[in-house]
Amino acid sequence: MLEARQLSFQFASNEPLIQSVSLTLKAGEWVGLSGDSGAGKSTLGKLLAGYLTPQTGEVCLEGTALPKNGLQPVQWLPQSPELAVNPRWRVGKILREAWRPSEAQQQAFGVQPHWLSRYPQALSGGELQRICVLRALAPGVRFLIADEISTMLDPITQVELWRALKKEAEKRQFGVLVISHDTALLERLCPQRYHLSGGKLKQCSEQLEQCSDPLLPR
Ligand SMILES: Nc1ncnc2c1ncn2[C@@H]1O[C@H](COP(=O)(O)OP(=O)(O)OP(=O)(O)O)[C@@H](O)[C@H]1O
Repeated sequence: MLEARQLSFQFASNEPLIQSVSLTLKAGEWVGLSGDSGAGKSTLGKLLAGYLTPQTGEVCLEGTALPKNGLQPVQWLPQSPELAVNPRWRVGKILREAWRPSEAQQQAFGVQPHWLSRYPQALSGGELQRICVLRALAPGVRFLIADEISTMLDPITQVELWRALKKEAEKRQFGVLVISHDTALLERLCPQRYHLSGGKLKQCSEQLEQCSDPLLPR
């Protein structure tokens, strides 16, 4: 279980951005997070993954603080994959940085074998995003913070990515926090959803049943 307890955070001299926010993600659970631009969704995601340290409150995984070194069991996946890769590494080396995805897994995420010998600048944003998502699924990863990860993909590729992620998450029981402006997408993917506004989390009232295939209409 990933637990954020009473988190508060602000950047330097700015206004408080996150105010006493508590959130729990269970193994295998998909939770949605929406909010206006600048509301602090990415900041909350980074706090949950240990990229930022809260001024007050704590983030615990199974009751203990997140590890400072080694593989992060909570992976934050940003919207812009170009910022998350070494531009001097070939894509194959980037993909296998922490583990070796099988050919079947590469296929499921739409990763083409001929991309692997290229440098990241020679892939489209959507292609590189799929590399980054698969790279983040190393054994030992327990939770994913998926921060607008499908925004740059066309609708078909979006569905393929979410399908592949759902399947992998189900198999390995990792939990996912999906951050998006697309409330329809959140409704399809996440039975439980929150809205961040004024530094506080508000639960969206309607509880939806989990949808195993985001292509299926409700
Ligand atoms: N390193 C930083 N230093 C100072 N302010 C920052 C920093 N990073 C983000 N901010 C500010 O914090 C606020 C929240 O940013 P954040 O990226 O968390 O919002 P968001 O809800 O994810 O927005 P969007 O939907 O536009 O991606 C914004 O006003 C942003 O300008």
